[in-house]
Amino acid sequence: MIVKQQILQRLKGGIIVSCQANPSTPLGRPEVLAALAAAAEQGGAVGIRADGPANVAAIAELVSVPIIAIYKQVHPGFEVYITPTPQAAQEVFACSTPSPAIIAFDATDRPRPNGYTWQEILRFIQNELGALAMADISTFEEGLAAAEAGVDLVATTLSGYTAPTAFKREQGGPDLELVSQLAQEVPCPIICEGRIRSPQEAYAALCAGAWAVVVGTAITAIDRVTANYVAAMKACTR
Ligand SMILES: CC(=O)N[C@H](C=O)[C@@H](O)[C@H](O)[C@H](O)COP(=O)(O)O
Repeated sequence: MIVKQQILQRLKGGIIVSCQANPSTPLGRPEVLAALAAAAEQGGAVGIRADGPANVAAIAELVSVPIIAIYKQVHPGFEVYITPTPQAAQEVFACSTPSPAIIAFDATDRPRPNGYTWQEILRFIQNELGALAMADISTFEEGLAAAEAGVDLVATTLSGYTAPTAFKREQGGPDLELVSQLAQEVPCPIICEGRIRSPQEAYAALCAGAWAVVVGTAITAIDRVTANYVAAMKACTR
């Protein structure tokens, strides 16, 4: 319990940098992602979010801030891909010494492989692994249900990435409304994750009630950030 509070306090008010990249791209190699994570830590990041055993292991070698580990896996016929089974949680937890402090998982109410429920994955993370569990959710109702089930953190990661919330992605920007609603009604820390593109938006997320923010693309995706510049500059006809 003391350890849990210590970890949560380390994250409070800070930026967690999500260091992820598709393995088919130049950044998608463990040593590259580990370098990005170390640079983020030097810049003041209070945590790193990372995907998959190889990347988490490489990052754990170079950083000392808490790692939020996930394991993205595509199971044909299922939409859930963020740590979709207890085995995925086990594998990404066991890949480094020390093990990641926090495991994040999809806590939306959608079917999972082998009939697993998110509640089973939650209990596995907390009781079998002894890690903190972060629920990636897309709606207020999912956040409330996750908090009632006893998750340690609720993150807005999937707002905009499920069919009923897809319109939020088109609106652009982080889902500050969801952050604010959850922060008022839910007793556990709320993490604003997804589509934060500037320091000003990260500040707004904290003001809306976020315990901490997660920023990925805007900091680490050099390829996509560059492409955004290129696209914007094409509009100049001079
Ligand atoms: C929806 C989904 O799969 N999100 C993933 C979760 O780990 C990552 O691809 C995102 O990069 C991360 O959530 C951070 O968000 P942004 O890159 O917008 O700052």
